[in-house]
Amino acid sequence: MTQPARSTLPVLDLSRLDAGPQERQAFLDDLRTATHEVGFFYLVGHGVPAELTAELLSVARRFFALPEQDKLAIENVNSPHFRGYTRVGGERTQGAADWREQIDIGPERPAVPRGDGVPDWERLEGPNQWPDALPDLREVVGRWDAQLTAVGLRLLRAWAVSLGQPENVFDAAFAERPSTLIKIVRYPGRADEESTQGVGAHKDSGVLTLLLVEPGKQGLQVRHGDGWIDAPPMEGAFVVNIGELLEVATGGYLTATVHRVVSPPAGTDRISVPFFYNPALSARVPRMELPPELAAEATGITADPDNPIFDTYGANALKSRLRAHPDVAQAHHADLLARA
Ligand SMILES: O=C(O)CCC(=O)C(=O)O
Ligand SMILES: [Fe+2]
Repeated sequence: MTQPARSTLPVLDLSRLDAGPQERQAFLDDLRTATHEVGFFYLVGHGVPAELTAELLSVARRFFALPEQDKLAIENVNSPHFRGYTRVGGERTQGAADWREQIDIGPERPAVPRGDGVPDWERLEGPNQWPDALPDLREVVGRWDAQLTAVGLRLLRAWAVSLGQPENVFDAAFAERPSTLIKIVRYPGRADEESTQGVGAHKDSGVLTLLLVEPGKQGLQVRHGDGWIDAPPMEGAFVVNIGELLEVATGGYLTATVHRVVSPPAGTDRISVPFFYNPALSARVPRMELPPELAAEATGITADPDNPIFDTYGANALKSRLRAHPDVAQAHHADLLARA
């Protein structure tokens, strides 16, 4: 069914989940509808303290203000696990350079030795690189991770119920060893005559993304129908979207929506912190048996031969990391590139 075009993202209030049976049901219905029709929404009422958000944005600003040598000391080409700092232009989407610098942070775990029978995606496990010059970063990110993991799990349980599934259907894949990726990103400003690709148009490859954007900073655009919806930050809200694996799990009923970031104007910049909440690398995303009335509206998955979607999360994640960071791929995973 064609929906009327909208010009803004829907707003959902997570606190309604705990506001009695009627409010709870209304939230679940709104969640399902928003993720079916748009695939993106603002989330308020999530309970993450505003002070922590401010601390995170402050430590992010301090990180990017470090002398270049301190940032390059933790460059991601040092890490087979795709962790650490990427300089401006060092990451690619659809083959073109993204105009952003960032630090990638994943679960702090030991590296897994390579060997026969060890899946390639285990190469993504390993330690982070933290800047010696800014010890606060690790501490604040640790608290952020704990808070957002809790929000992510609540949302996944809500989706499960809203789709007629047992509430805990995602728990086994997520609760024990999630493969969360936190990116702290800075988009430098650019003059109009240059390319405007902050990050190129893409779908997120995992399950769920909770995005924090610095107040007042435009640039995020979300595909809707034939056009783009501007998604400026809303005070106290996360921008939430789902990734390809949740689309696959629901046979296309929930939508992983294309989005991009347009570079900010010259002389300004923009910081954002996407939190990609993903299951254990070995997790297979379940194919849900949807209730008939929902299944009737599931559009199915359009197979893209250039972008195969694997149903094991780790395979999907490794694919997108190798593409996004060709220099890390060359330095540490040339054997995989030769095989591809
Ligand atoms: O920085 C943003 O606002 C969005 C970034 C994004 O879409 C991504 O890193 O996948
Ligand atoms: Fe994204």
